[in-house]
Amino acid sequence: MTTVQKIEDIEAEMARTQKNKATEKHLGLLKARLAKLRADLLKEAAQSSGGGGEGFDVKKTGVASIGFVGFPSVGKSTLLTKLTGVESEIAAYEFTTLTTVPGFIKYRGAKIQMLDLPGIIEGAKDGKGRGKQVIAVARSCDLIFIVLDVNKPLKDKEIIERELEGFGIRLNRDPPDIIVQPKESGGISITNTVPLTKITTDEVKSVLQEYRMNSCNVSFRCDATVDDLIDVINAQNRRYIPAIYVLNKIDSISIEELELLYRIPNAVPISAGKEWNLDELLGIMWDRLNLVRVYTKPRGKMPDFSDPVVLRGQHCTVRDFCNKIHHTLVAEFKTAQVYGSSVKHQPQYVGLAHVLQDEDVITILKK
Ligand SMILES: Nc1nc2c(ncn2[C@@H]2O[C@H](COP(=O)(O)OP(=O)(O)OP(=O)(O)O)[C@@H](O)[C@H]2O)c(=O)[nH]1
Ligand SMILES: [K+]
Ligand SMILES: [Mg+2]
Repeated sequence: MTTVQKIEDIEAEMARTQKNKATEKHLGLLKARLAKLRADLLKEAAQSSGGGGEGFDVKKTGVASIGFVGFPSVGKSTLLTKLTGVESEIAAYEFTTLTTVPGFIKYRGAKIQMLDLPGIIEGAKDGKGRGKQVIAVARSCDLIFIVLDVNKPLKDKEIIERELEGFGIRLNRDPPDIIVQPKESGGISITNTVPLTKITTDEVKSVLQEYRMNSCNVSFRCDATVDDLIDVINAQNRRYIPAIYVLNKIDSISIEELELLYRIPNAVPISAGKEWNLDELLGIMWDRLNLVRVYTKPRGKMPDFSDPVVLRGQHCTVRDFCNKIHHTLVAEFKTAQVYGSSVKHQPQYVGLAHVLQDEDVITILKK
């Protein structure tokens, strides 16, 4: 049996099994098995996209990469072409784009890569079509644009979400606050800091047994589900990625319909074809990328505002800044003079651990 067939079998069994006290343990076990099979599929996808000319991987450039994911003909290539100027083939027929087409934009001083991807179809997560290679590229991105055609049913949004979920991508979410600590012996002990309303002790145990984790401490700090627990156990192949729903082709709907679209969270209605609302899309893109621009100021001179050093929001200490400039700079570092919103006094002298904010100005003083 192939991995895909095994997945289908388990999904069928889950669909047949009614959820109640007697079956919840077994369902937990099935979910864990499903997660394992999906992990296998992911490995297969990674292997098949390595070499053989089949891979969709492109070299990452710039400070962040955004992948365009969606069904065929929703307008991904049109959007890439309008935003980056790179000509990615556009046509009314499906599967026009057959491989990854990279482009980039310079936005607020930061070079951001955009990847136009082939359209995916439902069932990609279970091995249908070339969707798994496409989603493998999306997994490596810092932000995903889920492109949807507003003339198509809104259900498409859920289908795409499910496909990405099936490949271990978690959209617009943080990792669940659960700590699983394996130990040598002593069985399973479970503690929780909040009441658990969605998972039972039996379910926790059956999932852990499926992963042969017979001795461990599990500490729940959120009202977690079985799926959350499985995510934490599989943390090494889960990717938590922000996503924006790009609702394209609003030139073909009425104002009343457009109003409804504004209620969808994390969504931006646009017309790629007519270049409507692309500014709002880029503004939201910028917020979600969480980038920090730092301007360098040579001693006694004006700062260089044209060419910021761009850091990631989670890694933006003075140390991160130094490492980005040159690998020996930390060793030579004496102090840094900083202007901007990260400091109270203008300027202020700070050390390597200081956290920088967007648009700070910095001068490094060496020993
Ligand atoms: N009305 C309208 N049509 C659009 C818009 N954007 C794209 N289209 C049309 O939609 C069709 C598909 O556009 P593409 O950019 O090729 O779509 P794609 O998502 O890249 O398609 P695949 O590569 O096949 O997956 C083309 O006929 C475009 O002209 C838009 O904003 N409004
Ligand atoms: K197309
Ligand atoms: Mg295309």
